[in-house]
Amino acid sequence: MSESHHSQNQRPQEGDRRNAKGRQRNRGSRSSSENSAADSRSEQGGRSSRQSGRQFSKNAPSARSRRSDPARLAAFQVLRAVSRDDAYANLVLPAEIRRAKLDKRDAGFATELTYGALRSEGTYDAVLSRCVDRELSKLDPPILDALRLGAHQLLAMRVNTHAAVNETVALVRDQIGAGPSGLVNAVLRRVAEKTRDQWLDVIAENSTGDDALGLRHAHPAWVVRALRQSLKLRGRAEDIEALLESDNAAPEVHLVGLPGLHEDAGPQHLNSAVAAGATPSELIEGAAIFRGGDIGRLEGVREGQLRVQDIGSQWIAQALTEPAVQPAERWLDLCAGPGGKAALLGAIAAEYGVTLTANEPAPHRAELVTKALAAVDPSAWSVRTGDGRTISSDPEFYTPEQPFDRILIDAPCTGLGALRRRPESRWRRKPSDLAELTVLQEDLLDAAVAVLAPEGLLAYVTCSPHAAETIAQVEDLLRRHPELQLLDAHEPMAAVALPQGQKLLEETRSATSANSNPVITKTVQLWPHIHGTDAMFFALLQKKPD
Ligand SMILES: C[S@@+](CC[C@H](N)C(=O)[O-])C[C@H]1O[C@@H](n2cnc3c(N)ncnc32)[C@H](O)[C@@H]1O
Repeated sequence: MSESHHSQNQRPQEGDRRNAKGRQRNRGSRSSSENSAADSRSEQGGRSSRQSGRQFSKNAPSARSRRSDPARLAAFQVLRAVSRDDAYANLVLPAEIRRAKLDKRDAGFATELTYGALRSEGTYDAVLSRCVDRELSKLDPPILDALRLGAHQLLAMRVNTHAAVNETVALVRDQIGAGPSGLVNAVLRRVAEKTRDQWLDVIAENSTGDDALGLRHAHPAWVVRALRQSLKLRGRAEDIEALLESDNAAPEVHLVGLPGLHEDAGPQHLNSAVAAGATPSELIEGAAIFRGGDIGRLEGVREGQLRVQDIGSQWIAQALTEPAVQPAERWLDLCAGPGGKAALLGAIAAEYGVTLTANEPAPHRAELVTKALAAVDPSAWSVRTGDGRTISSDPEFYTPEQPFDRILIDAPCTGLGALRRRPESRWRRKPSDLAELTVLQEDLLDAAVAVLAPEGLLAYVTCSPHAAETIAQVEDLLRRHPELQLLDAHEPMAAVALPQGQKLLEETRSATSANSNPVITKTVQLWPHIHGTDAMFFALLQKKPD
């Protein structure tokens, strides 16, 4: 899945034209700093336009100012990039915040507005469709995006109704034009007639089961069904609402201090981060949770010794080094971009004096892998830019005399386990994506088995708990390759875990103990609502001796 084409610099022409107009219309806008000052006044007890709506008359949109509030404008730009260019909000938003020079408070407001509006898109569309006199698909996309932003302010943020409506109308006048502002004003006033709970009752009125849960918790029904099935297979069907809720919570920032670097820089920077307010992970060593905002100000982030990485990913990467690493081992990370796990594995490889090959087909992502590994001793790693399915026929990286001893397949997948971090992805993914992805996963598994040494270890990992990408994939693999045996992945995970990590692992393992399927009992499934990590799946296999 490529991310680079979503960058700010490469937006299509339509956006550039509209942005250019937007800039023209923006002349005379209140500056960010003026706006921020107004908002900080309000946070300190005063009433700013963001909350009170006092600057604009209630019923006369035509008489209102055309000025956009910079934080709302940043959120609007991100929603436009997402719906127009298929952009990723988590990549575009920081650039918009920088461009608009938002202060910390405004950045927080823009982030909550953007993530909330995107996450709940399906739910808000169901509400809006009851307030608009035509099908939503007949609205101009920028108008629909503005309505979603207004709906989120009205139904989920503590923004005063007048401010939510009037500021959204001002944004529409500024960015789209005077014409649609009347429609937006009328629709948002209808939205404001009910609370969120009242609207949830209305939209879920004729729905039952997973459809109703999906509307209430802002997930497409097919995703709810898939998550429920995965939970059920793991003896946790009753957890479904807790899981959906945790998908909607703001994600925490997890840090990793790369081990084995010169002067122990990674762990030392992690200690400084803890001194600066980060909380050490209770699950594994070497990880911390940071809730303090801008990680750029932490020591070691710029130099790459301290990084952001989900604790679930770190945990699995550490577990790959169990059982004990032997001298001269060769490791392969077959799907390495953008390099999160490769960096950690490379750092550990350097500590043990073994080597890592990191493979990634997308050239820009392969560059990110190289960058991610830059802090690590270069004699410990190499990067191959190529399709993982062809590695066995690339003599530069593989010969039958020198197979790989440990292989990680962190497979391209639906990402249904990382919905917290990618607010738009649940609405973008389609059940039909599975067909293509599962075939690719199967091919990558076969390619890895071909280059795996006898007694070598193969880790199959996804950031999705979907049964078709996880359990079914491993069952099929074992049928195709009798030379593989399934190991209990809980053991290496427990070996690198702290007591709390071991306890949670044991709880999730024992929930499956009644199941007779070893692929269920021996594989690990992490969950956001239990472990606080992405819902990573981890299967560990070993090739039998020749
Ligand atoms: C889930 S991501 C890997 C994340 C990475 N391990 C990390 O921790 O940063 C899956 C990666 O597989 C790559 N990919 C897609 N098709 C592939 C193929 N045919 N061979 C190898 N990798 C592939 C994608 O480009 C993507 O970078």
